[in-house]
Amino acid sequence: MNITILGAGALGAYFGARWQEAGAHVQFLVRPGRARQLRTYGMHVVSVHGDVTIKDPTIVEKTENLDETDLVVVGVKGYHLQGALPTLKTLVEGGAKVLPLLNGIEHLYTLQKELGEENVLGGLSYIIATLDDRGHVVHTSDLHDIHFGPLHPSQHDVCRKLTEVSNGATMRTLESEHILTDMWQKYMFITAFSGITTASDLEIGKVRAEPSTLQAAKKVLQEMKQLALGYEIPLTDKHVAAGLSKIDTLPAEATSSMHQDKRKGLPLEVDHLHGGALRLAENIGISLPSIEMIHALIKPYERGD
Ligand SMILES: NC(=O)C1=CN([C@@H]2O[C@H](COP(=O)(O)OP(=O)(O)OC[C@H]3O[C@@H](n4cnc5c(N)ncnc54)[C@H](OP(=O)(O)O)[C@@H]3O)[C@@H](O)[C@H]2O)C=CC1
Ligand SMILES: CC(C)(CO)C(=O)C(=O)O
Repeated sequence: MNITILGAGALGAYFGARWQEAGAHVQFLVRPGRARQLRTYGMHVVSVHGDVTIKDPTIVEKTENLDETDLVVVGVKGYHLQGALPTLKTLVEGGAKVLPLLNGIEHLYTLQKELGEENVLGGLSYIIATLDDRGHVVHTSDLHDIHFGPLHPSQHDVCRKLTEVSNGATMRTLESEHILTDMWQKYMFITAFSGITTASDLEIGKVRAEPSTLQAAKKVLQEMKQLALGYEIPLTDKHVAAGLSKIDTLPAEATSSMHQDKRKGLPLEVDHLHGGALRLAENIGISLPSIEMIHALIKPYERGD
């Protein structure tokens, strides 16, 4: 299977390296800065599941230099999605399907509108990975999961191929027949988890220790359920309870990637996650007061230092 990784950052480089290790033909489509970094320091993953170095990674800077692509895996941040659309359009015109792994949901509707519903699969990832100062992936938890699935009948074949190549790779994959609901469930969780840890500047253990702060996280989960229902996505109180149980059981020192980005002074995906929820709510005439408050508290840090 020919896979192109668009956005070879922490998440994209991790999974791209794992697929290549398992024998897939992987091309990393990158911008000049990341290309220089990869050529200087190499593509290396340090992981609790075993390190891997890709000896001669295929680094491509121009779409016209890519070999044929079956699947483009999108691993850019939400705030870079617009900039990636022209490249994605070209790849789709060449016959590729697109698997976005971003956190959030608004990108899915954007991609479907811009690229055609038949071309965009559903996907999400659970992983804790970051890049070090040489651009090597540092993967620090047991999680390295991708859930993906068809959102159009024409996508079953590419899903089957992805399952085949992933079965031999060092990662966990789940092909889901209800991927849209799964994406919303993760969206519900990440909006609460990233929102509460970033807005309070606290790791999850300290959030749990203060009942009123924990209650705010619960309200975000409930508002996300209300939003999902407004879009006919069947999230229930069980999903809210599952989100709370995750918040209850994460190690005390655990925090979200958004909170880590804030600590490092990096740009934040707050417009994509919380802002996206507010826009979706406005479209259907509902209000989400807790999410609005969390959004307002994080927004000043959006651009980083
Ligand atoms: N990291 C994690 O543990 C997890 C991340 N996620 C989600 O995955 C997504 C990606 O996160 P993460 O990997 O951490 O982000 P990173 O910032 O590490 O990587 C994003 C990469 O996208 C590249 N990029 C941006 N625009 C383009 C473009 N037009 N063409 C090519 N490359 C481009 C950036 O390159 P450049 O250097 O040129 O800016 C960067 O290397 C986010 O939505 C995040 O929420 C989900 C679960 C966990
Ligand atoms: C919750 C987690 C770590 C799982 O992938 C995540 O997506 C994030 O913090 O951005």
